[in-house]
Amino acid sequence: MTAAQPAPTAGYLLLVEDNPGDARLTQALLGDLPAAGLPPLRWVQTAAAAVTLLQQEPGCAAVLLDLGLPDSTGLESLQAVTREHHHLPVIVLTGNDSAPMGLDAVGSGAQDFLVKGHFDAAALVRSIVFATQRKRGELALVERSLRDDLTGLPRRTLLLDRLQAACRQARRSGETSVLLFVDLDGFKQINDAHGHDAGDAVLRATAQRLVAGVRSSDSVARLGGDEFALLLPSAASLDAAERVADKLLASLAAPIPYNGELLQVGASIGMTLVDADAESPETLLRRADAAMYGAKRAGKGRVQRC
Ligand SMILES: Nc1nc2c(ncn2[C@@H]2O[C@H](COP(=O)(O)OP(=O)(O)OP(=O)(O)O)[C@@H](O)[C@H]2O)c(=O)[nH]1
Repeated sequence: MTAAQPAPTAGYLLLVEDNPGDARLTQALLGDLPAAGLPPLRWVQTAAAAVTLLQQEPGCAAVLLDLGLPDSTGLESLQAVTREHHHLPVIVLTGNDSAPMGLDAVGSGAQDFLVKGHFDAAALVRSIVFATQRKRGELALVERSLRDDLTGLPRRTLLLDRLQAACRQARRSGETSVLLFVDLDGFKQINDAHGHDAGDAVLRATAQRLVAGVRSSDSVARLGGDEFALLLPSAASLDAAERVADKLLASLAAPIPYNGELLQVGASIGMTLVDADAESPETLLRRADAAMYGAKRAGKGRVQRC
């Protein structure tokens, strides 16, 4: 291993292995290559102990997982460990030299598959390094697919996830959030009069203004076209959120410089409360959307509650 390779160095490696002899062997192999600079190894013997350790100590860099554990076997062990920790690279270690099983494990989320007794220290370190890189690549792809190319904002799917979390929080602790649905007024006219690139510039400026107008803990998403949504977690009331929405309307109405011209749009905003009675995220979005249409019908450039 050379220093140029992107080995994980922080946190710890987790070995989940019920057989003490196999565990000692893996520890010895990693101990043979201190120059690889890998983080220290932690060892547990059951899937349940692995899940507990991962919850209590979040710094895990990669998991070395034996599939035949006392409390779970086969792919169940893999699912038990990755269910709440899909960001972790996992290398399956097994005594069963079966290609279909290896393919199943990799198809179910493991990054590599090593047969016990058939690898040396260098191969193990190499597997950890490559599994880590593969996982980083996977996560980067997922992250990119959840973001809108034009504005860089999260897309609808990510917003729905965050709305779901806000609903759970409201049910658990009674803490409310507010969902805002923003639709630009007069946007089609920008495309028609100045071209699609000008429209794109307006959408990018809108995204920047929305992000600048709320706290970093709030979420801003592009739902599509000229529609955006904001989730203000822990917003105490619709009154408080309306003050935020009014400021957003003012900032969105300010002219946008583009190729020596000034472009201007407005916006209509619908709001709805996310409280303990909130139904599904989709229903909340529909309600905020309906409130936004109410604002359009009432003359545009305003905020309406649902
Ligand atoms: N430039 C650009 N235009 C887009 C994009 N996505 C959707 N559009 C256009 O956005 C426009 C949205 O239409 P409308 O919502 O009716 O536009 P509007 O003039 O704001 O209408 P009101 O909401 O009634 O004020 C359509 O002309 C779409 O073609 C995009 O990514 N870039």
